[in-house]
Amino acid sequence: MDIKTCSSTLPLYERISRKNVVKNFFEIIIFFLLLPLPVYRIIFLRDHTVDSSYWLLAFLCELWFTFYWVILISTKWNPVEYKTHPDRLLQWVDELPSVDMFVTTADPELEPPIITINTVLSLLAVDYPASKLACYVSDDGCSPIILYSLMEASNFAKLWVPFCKKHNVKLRAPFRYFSSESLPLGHEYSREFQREWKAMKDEYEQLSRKIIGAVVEKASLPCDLVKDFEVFLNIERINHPTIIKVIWENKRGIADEMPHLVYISREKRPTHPHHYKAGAMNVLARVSGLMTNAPFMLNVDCDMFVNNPKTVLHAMCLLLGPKNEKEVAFCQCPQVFYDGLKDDPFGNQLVVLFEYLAKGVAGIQGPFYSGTGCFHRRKVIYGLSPDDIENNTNGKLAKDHKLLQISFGSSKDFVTAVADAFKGEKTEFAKSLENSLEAANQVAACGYESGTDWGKKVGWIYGSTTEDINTSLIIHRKGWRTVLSWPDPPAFLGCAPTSGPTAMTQQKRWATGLLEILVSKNCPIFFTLFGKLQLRQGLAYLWILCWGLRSIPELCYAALLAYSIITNSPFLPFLPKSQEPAFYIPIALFVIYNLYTLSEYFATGQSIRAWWNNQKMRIVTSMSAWVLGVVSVALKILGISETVFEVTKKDQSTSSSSSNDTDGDAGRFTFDESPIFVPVTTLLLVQLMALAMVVFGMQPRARGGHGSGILDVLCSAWLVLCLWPVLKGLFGKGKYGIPLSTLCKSTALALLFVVWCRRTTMS
Ligand SMILES: O=c1ccn([C@@H]2O[C@H](COP(=O)(O)OP(=O)(O)O[C@H]3O[C@H](CO)[C@@H](O)[C@H](O)[C@H]3O)[C@@H](O)[C@H]2O)c(=O)[nH]1
Ligand SMILES: [Mn+2]
Repeated sequence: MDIKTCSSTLPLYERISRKNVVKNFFEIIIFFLLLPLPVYRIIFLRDHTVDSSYWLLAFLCELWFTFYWVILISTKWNPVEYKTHPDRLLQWVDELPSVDMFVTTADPELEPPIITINTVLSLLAVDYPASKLACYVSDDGCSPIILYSLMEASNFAKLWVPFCKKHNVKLRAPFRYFSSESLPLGHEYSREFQREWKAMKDEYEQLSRKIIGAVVEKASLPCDLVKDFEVFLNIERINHPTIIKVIWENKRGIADEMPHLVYISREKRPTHPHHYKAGAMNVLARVSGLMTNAPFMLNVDCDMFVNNPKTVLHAMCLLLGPKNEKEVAFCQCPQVFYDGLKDDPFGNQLVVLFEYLAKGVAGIQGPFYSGTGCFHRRKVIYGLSPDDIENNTNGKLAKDHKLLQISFGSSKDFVTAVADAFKGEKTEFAKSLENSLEAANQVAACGYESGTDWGKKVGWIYGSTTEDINTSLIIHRKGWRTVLSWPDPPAFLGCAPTSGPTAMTQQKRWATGLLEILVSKNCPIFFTLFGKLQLRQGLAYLWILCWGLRSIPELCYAALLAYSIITNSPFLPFLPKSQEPAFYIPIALFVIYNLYTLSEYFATGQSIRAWWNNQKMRIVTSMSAWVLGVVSVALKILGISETVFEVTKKDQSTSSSSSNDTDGDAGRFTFDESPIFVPVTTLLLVQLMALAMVVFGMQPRARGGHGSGILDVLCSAWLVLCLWPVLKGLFGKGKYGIPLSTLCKSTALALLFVVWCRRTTMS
């Protein structure tokens, strides 16, 4: 602290442009190869006699592909990175700000408590003064096992936190740290350290045995804890009162101790919508407001442990640079996954997405909030805009508690805390966290939000199963900038789905949620026109919001391809080279596009296999999960059914000796009975039937001299290649095979399609 004066001019971070002119050049080339498709089709349509309605559809699809490419390259055009200098932080500020850390969990079966506990332990042990931290765990599953596990973990943490800080442990999630039997070789370890390490490992194994045991035996929790668990008796997961427990309180406010740890299970009643994760986040914001009211809030999913002990410090560099105070709303860390299967067989490690898209938007108005690994400014979440701060509206608002109550609900204590957050002042708290329990119970009640702005203008925004992008959009609309924190090693690590159905459920939720936003009043187009969302940022949002919607033109295009082969009419508007030199355009497009995407995989250190797996999964996902996502939004619009947030199963091996993954088929795609697999299976069968007709010479005679050409057959063959995981599923057994019911439905649909095509040629 004494060096404060001498070097306070050194910046806390640098913003580095990663613009790549060669890449941009190829992006433009691809654009100019895409454009001829729709243009040519129009010309061709005028000159030749072809079925016009089907050509119009193809034209619209191609126009869409070109447009989607334009918004993609606009998003990726000038990527930006930040380099942070946490060592300079204390030269900038006298005192680090407090951070409230939120963990959400929702289902002890899909989200094993041991995973949640490891995330909590890693948060408790971060390199940051413990007196400035508080960890709140929201349990939407209302599970006594989570509470029990947290209590046990808190005892363990009293040893773990000092151990990590004393020995400067790099990995503070114990299941990762102790994942090997012995200390890593190649280091000199002191006797004392070796002894402590061993003792710590034993402690952790005991803890993990207790937790896993509790999961297995469910009912039989140790009897000395009965008192704490009475509240869980005779309740249902969706029908229970609020349960809040202060598990540990850092009473003496000592920086080296362990941060506060609080368990929250908000009230749920079947009569009240609970809004899934967004609802949970809003309760966390309110309860923490009453207990610690930190100006910053970190939120992570239960599986996202802290992987870099300096994560909070890195984020603070980006949030605290004085000139930024007014501008930066939140600091997002990329989602990175641990123990990923080799070569990304499910195409869900999102490496390329984060590398190019997240850094790309970081170069515009700032990255999107992606639901986890994000440091929020509390007053931004409470709805303030940069203008409010400029005009001191927040100061004025803070004086009018009556007005605040209209937005934030009736709790007087909470409104006082909101006023403090608006003014940027520290709240005076009673001696003990326990004193705020009554008010906390009030704000965690399911009726608290009715008639307020929660979920509409304040807090996490409701109405979409991807509450993250929805909330992000509302923040950017106000003109806030955001920043991307990408320390090395990565700030957080989480689990990616490792089975076909789980991966598809997640993708379906994303497709659903993103489309829900697109068709809502939060559509970015309005925000660009009437709000402060920058044009290119708006286009970037448009890109992500069409996540699942793009399956529709893709499905149409693939169906048209099959149609053209089955009816023997031209698909691509280019004829073999004797007649049209433009024949080479689609070939060039195919080659250059694939080389372009391949280069992105190489540049991020991935293999050619990973690239190929991602290409395949991109098509499989589109034709299954995304189509279903679009269907569920359509059903919502028609008022037939509501969309639901289906929790992703976290099935990583987490025991400290994880060696059970000798399953050679770990990366093989798996199936279940879900209707998700119907469209993709149908599409595959249709393509196979079309190709069979070519092979066996069963195509009808071409009309007007133009039949389907070699390019069309190649396209179809390529598509079948991309659907390889599904093709294997046709012949697989057990979970590796497509269930018979799906197969029957798909065959029926495919035959129907072929018959329909043949009928149109005959008439
Ligand atoms: O009713 C619910 C449902 C979910 N969750 C929690 O939300 C988090 C994310 O759920 P998960 O099933 O793991 O979703 P993912 O597909 O992994 O999540 C990604 O996508 C979500 C939006 O769809 C974001 O909220 C997440 O942060 C982002 O990681 C988990 O901690 C859950 O416990 C709740 O608290 N309450
Ligand atoms: Mn997740």
